[in-house]
Amino acid sequence: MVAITHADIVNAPKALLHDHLDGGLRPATIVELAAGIGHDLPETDPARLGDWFVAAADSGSLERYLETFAHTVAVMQTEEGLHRVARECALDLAADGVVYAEIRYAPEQHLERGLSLDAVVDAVHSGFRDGCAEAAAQGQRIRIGTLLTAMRHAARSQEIAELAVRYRDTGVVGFDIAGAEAGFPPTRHLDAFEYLQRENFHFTIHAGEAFGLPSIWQAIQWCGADRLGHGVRIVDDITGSSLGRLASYVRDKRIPLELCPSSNVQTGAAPSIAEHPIGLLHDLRFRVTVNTDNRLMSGTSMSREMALLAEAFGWGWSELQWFTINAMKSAFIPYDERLAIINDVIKPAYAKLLT
Ligand SMILES: O=c1[nH]cnc2c1ncn2[C@H]1C[C@H](O)[C@@H](CO)O1
Ligand SMILES: [Zn+2]
Repeated sequence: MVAITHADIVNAPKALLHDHLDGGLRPATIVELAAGIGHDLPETDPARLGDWFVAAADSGSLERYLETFAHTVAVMQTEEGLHRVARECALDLAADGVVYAEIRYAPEQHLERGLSLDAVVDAVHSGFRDGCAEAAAQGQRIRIGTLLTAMRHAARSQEIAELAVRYRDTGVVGFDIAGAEAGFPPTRHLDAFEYLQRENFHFTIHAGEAFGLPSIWQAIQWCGADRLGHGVRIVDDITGSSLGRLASYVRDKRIPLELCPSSNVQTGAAPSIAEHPIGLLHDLRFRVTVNTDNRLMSGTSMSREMALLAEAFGWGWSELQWFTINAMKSAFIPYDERLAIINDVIKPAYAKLLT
């Protein structure tokens, strides 16, 4: 088999379900926006700042990894800053061959300079609209939906869930909780999840990243999560090829795992890409998807994650297509729209690559 290259992967359509808006800024944009508002950065040369983020996030701990977001969130406190970051996010993903993306961020973290929650969401949506239109004009079509995240250590999840539902027809496709996992179980936000279920809305929960099975169990069985953000620690319930009850449930119900290989290596959730549980979870036919989490902090892209996995596990186009279709099947947009992207965009492109 001819090894597939990074450039080939860029040209193949990809779907991305787990990517944080405040974890994907261009370093040059951070430098410019920070200068405009007088925010001090650890480095002011864009290349060195990019390296600083990767090194600082490479800490072996989710808590220390999360500290780096202070510098990205700081420059996303105005409509201009949010619009620019969202527009560039759309352009960067489209240039990387991503055809469908769900991008998440926590509106409550963008109120420091007086914006309202609605103004934050409006600015982000307008940035995505402009970025997607520019990409389409260059022949790179991408569809983007947003997920509104509530921070799990805070107490605004009900308010953010209501915000998400209010914007469900204008760009928000789901809800999420994120932040430090240990000590902040999903059930703290049960009211918000029960509200979302009554509204027939969709949500994913960061679970099974820095904390293990109890977090995954709560996310699914108490809170009713449609998908698991990471969920990688489900392997703690697998011995060889024998599945415990929770792992069986996750596989039987086809609950999507939003796996983020490079991020997991940085936070210590996996020892290396080659030893990442995605190999086992793929072999056992869990509903596995591949994601970037934070492109800036991991110095990565969707194509790079796919290329790292292809190299480490000897995977080719058939596995890459499987991950891509898994992601599209698990997306929060309506079924007919998912099917159209699978049948009209993904399958024809991979059919050519597979011949
Ligand atoms: O992988 C993650 N786990 C938990 N929280 C995360 C992760 N990546 C980013 N976050 C946090 C930091 C961001 O400020 C927030 C909203 O995107 O979500
Ligand atoms: Zn995440």
